[in-house]
Amino acid sequence: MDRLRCLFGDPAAVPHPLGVVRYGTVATAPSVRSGTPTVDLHLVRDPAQAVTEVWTTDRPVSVGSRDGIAFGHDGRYVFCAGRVPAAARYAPGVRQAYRRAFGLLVDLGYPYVVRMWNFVGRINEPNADGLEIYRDFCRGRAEAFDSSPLPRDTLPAATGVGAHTEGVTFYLLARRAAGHVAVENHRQVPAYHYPDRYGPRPPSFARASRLPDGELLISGTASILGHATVHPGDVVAQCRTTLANLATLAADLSALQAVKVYVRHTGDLDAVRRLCTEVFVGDVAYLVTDLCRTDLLVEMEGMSPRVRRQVSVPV
Ligand SMILES: C=C(O[C@@H]1C=C(C(=O)O)C=C[C@H]1O)C(=O)O
Repeated sequence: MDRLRCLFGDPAAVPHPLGVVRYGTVATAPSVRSGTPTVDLHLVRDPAQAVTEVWTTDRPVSVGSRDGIAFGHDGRYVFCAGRVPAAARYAPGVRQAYRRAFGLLVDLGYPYVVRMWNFVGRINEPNADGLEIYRDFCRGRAEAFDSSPLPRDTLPAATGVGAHTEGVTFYLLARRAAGHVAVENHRQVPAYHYPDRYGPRPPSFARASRLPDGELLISGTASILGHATVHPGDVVAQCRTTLANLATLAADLSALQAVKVYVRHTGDLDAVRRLCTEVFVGDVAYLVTDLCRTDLLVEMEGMSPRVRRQVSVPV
């Protein structure tokens, strides 16, 4: 079995972890720890809610670090994690860090990026020029893709949310072989076509990546229809729209794995949990953090397993 898997739990129980992300009450720079690329993200207010995410394909992993980027690779997939320190303006640092990561992917021979996560401190606050830090981040990321050394221009699925520490921390998954497909959602304008009222450069991501093995890696998804936020101020309605958006991508929401739900306000956690429990069956991580638009209250992501082809048997 060498499919990409994600689980929430103890990395020591996984024979060959590719990368480990600890969502807790502290942040650390990415590094190789106990033989595994590891990063700590500060996205949890209550230590009881801490979650450790482990990526693996069950194949032996080689690890290393270069230019502040920690990586693990197993012949099919690479996991990389990097960090951009706190700055007055983020575009230059993000552009440079992404370019370094892309250069590393080329050198290691894993040029097909399928999924990226970005955690942006002070995401809704202005930078030194008054530009919202998320928009500043998007500019740097778009510039990195403009001059990307990667072989084709399909954008990865992604997440871009806040964190309780300054600076930007990111991690990604990339493949050695071609064959994944970027998927869009007909209910939503592709993010890379958002109009410029949302910032000088649109967000560079696809709504999902379909892996050649059949799994679907779904981007952070929120209460957006077309390009507009719907139901500002109403977390329950935002949850329902978000679930409907997810349902257009994944055939069966109850089968989603590695579900993460990002909630802006601690006070909304109970209501969000109640709705999510009706839908999701597997483990769900609830993280409290700001989101990429000030009017978004909740966001969800997950991985849809391979759907077995239906075979109809004549009776
Ligand atoms: C919620 C949205 O965007 C968020 C921001 C992303 C990014 O900038 O990488 C990716 C997915 C979401 O976390 C959206 O635009 O629909």
